Amino acid sequence: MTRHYDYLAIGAGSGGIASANRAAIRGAKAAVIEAKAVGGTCVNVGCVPKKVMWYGAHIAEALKYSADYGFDVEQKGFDWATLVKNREAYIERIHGGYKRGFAANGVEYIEGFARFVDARTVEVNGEHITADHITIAVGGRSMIPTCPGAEYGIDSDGFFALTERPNKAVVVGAGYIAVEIAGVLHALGSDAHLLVRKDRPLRYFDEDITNALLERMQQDKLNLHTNSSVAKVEKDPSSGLLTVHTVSGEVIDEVDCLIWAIGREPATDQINLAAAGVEADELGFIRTDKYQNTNVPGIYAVGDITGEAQLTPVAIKAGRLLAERLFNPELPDAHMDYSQIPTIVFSHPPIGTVGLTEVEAVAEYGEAQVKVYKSQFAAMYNAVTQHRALSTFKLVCAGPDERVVGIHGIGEGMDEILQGFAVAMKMGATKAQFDATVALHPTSAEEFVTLR
Ligand SMILES: Cc1cc2nc3c(=O)[nH]c(=O)nc-3n(C[C@H](O)[C@H](O)[C@H](O)COP(=O)(O)OP(=O)(O)OC[C@H]3O[C@@H](n4cnc5c(N)ncnc54)[C@H](O)[C@@H]3O)c2cc1C
Ligand SMILES: NC(=O)c1ccc[n+]([C@@H]2O[C@H](COP(=O)([O-])OP(=O)(O)OC[C@H]3O[C@@H](n4cnc5c(N)ncnc54)[C@H](O)[C@@H]3O)[C@@H](O)[C@H]2O)c1
Repeated sequence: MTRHYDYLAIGAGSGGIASANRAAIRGAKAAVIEAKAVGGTCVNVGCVPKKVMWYGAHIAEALKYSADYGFDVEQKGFDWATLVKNREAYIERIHGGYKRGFAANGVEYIEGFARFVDARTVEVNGEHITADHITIAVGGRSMIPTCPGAEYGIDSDGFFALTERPNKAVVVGAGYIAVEIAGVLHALGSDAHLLVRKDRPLRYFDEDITNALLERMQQDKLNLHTNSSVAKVEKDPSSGLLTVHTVSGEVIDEVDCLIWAIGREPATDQINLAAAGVEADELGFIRTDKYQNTNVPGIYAVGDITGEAQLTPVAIKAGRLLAERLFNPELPDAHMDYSQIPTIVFSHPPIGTVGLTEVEAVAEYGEAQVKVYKSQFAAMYNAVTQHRALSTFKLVCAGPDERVVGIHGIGEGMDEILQGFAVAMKMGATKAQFDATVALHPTSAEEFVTLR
């Protein structure tokens, strides 16, 4: 017997879950297939455990400030294992929530690894399952370099599996994951080293923001190694400790944790795309049109696998809009708008950004049409402490009406500040409209409506 569905998602991560739930809510007979854990990368080895660790780091920082606020606190220790245990219990509760959601919406959850048999059929655990519409939402996995000794390192999944705090950790990479993990390890007391190949991490972010991040890393004594490519890694057979050698001859020894965070690759290689006739690009990403259609009618792709902005809300929105288009007759043109996607890097302090950097705005509009407003200030939270640190907020405006085309910030609370300002930008707000908004005082957010 073959099971048949109106809608089938391969992968129960952010995109697959959101699309299957919405399809079922719109009346489709829907199912989602998952090979590992419900919730995918974000819930199990991404956003969620990362943010819990970041909150842990936040508490460590608050303890650092506590004496200046008059507290006489004796910190007797920090138990990594307790944090991990509570984090994993929380994730378990999220799993339960997803499964209850499936039951409530009528989505069937199928455990197993799916492979295409043809354009309408997948095989799972030896069973053939057919569907009118199939969405590929299989996400990605970490890349590991090919240098000698690379196998002694772990990836971000391995970081979340650590049961105790590393003493000396080397994190290699310059993107979100490297910056976030290095920051957490440093704040939680590891001797953390961040190795980037060029002059700075997050090179595609606005330079004023990365300059501020560099200053803060220096102030907080996080060991940043710039222009450092790893040449080889050696392991001491008796102690198990690693020695990391860079191309320029630098040697970092006594390392008990090496983490590769050099990017993620699509997980399309084992799902037998050829049987369905679905084309992937040379890197394995499945490029779609704006409606998430692949080259095969009835087969779609959403989320990280498409190579678009690899963020959970992007996968969710694309998945939901696809389901609306397919099963809601009132929204036949529903599709994702991939412009002006806001994003946060959970560094210390967090970075928030949406729209164009100053350099991108100048390239798009010409220098004469671009006006930049920025400020640097000590947020009140740490201004009264001995760890006085600066926040940087910046607006990039374009055209005679100074439409806000880029919002960038690094500072306490930036992770919560950006969302509302991203709405204003999406609505086409101008600098004058920002200025016409009454400030909230005393906050950091008020900087964005008082910049001169
Ligand atoms: C360390 C880390 C931190 C992150 N932090 C953030 C953050 O703070 N904010 C943010 O917005 N984004 C963050 N991301 C990115 C975010 O996790 C992804 O963009 C998001 O999970 C993508 O969703 P997806 O549905 O495309 O894929 P995934 O969530 O990766 O889900 C794909 C699922 O498909 C399953 N699968 C694969 N192949 C098969 C198969 N053949 N059969 C059945 N199942 C299969 C996988 O097991 C997986 O569960 C982070 C990522 C990482 C790695
Ligand atoms: N806060 C968030 O929203 C968040 C957090 C984590 C991840 N993510 C998403 O996950 C995606 C993947 O994150 P990521 O940090 O793995 O990838 P990334 O693509 O952001 O960064 C990878 C970095 O590694 C560098 N690199 C590549 N090869 C290298 C090598 N051999 N040696 C040293 N450095 C090398 C690259 O120059 C790049 O800067 C991101 O693009 C992001 O969309 C989002």
